[in-house]
Amino acid sequence: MSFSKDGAPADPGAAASRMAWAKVNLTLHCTGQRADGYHLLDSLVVRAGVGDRLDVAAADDLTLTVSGPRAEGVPTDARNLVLRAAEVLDAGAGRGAALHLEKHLPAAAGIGGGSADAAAALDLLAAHWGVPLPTETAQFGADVPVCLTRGPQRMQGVGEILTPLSALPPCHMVLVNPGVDVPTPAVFSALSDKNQPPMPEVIPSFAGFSELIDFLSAQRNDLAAPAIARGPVIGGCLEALSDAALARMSGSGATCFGLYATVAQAEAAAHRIASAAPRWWVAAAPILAA
Ligand SMILES: C[C@](O)(CO)[C@H](O)COP(=O)(O)OP(=O)(O)OC[C@H]1O[C@@H](n2ccc(N)nc2=O)[C@H](O)[C@@H]1O
Ligand SMILES: Nc1ncnc2c1ncn2[C@@H]1O[C@H](COP(=O)(O)OP(=O)(O)OP(=O)(O)O)[C@@H](O)[C@H]1O
Repeated sequence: MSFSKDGAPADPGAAASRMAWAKVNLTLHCTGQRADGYHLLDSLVVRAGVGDRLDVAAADDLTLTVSGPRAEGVPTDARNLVLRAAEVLDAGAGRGAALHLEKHLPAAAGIGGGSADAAAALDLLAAHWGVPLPTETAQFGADVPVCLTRGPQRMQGVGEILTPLSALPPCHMVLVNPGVDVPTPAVFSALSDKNQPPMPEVIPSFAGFSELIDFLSAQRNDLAAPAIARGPVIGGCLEALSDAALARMSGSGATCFGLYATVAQAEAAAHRIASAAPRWWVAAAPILAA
């Protein structure tokens, strides 16, 4: 019998859902490189209120179906990070589940679309099957540990060292993806200086939006230059976000974000950009608190 998180027996026939919120690197400092080639990072990571949705229902076999506006090109076989996570969690016990993934995030886009889905699958299936979450989740991908959290985090190591931060002041984001492919491995390998300064030792609490912007403006995304060299249209995304208090690329790209003080400003910017570039993916969303 499977048990829900609170220990009460879950109704095995009940469906359940998890949101796979976008992962956005407000900063991304590359401070070194391990012998295995993975890069050491120092990153302020938040989750944005736009994401995929993963549903599960009881079934004898483990299956995955995919729908939604960003389903095209997303695999439904063992290549999908959801099924990869499910197989590892099942550990050969042969448990079944009917999984349905509703894709809203562009994949391989610097906002953890696949990684957030894998994290959602681990959380959802651990509850559905009544098994513990793995203690070591970086095996699923460098972004999966942070995608298992919700509030702002300082992410270090190769992605496995996480320090929760105090809540950020209200802040609204516009995410823009121009549809160019900048593969994460290629962007990292194109990074010329891999030993750049970290963020300040102490990340302060921010009294308000302008203090947050002042701090973030003094930080960096070290992967922006190699990503823009590979996909110059990313520069166009940043230009389109030039009315934001801060505009920057997330992760290894190509998605860029703009930070706005109010919902109205963010929604107006999103509407303007989507009208000017109808083939780009554009979303306005709040930064999620813990
Ligand atoms: C750029 C970030 O998204 C920032 O959050 C992550 O560091 C990348 O996370 P991810 O896409 O889940 O990365 P993975 O799928 O684990 O690794 C893809 C490839 O990116 C490179 N990689 C990834 C993470 C890292 N800290 N250093 C790296 O050099 C490696 O070549 C790796 O083979
Ligand atoms: N659940 C999924 N959603 C989207 N793409 C997936 C998924 N599972 C596997 N893939 C495949 O893996 C690729 C995305 O893997 P990747 O780890 O780069 O995802 P990501 O976390 O969205 O990327 P990024 O780290 O740049 O945000 C896609 O090109 C797709 O073919």
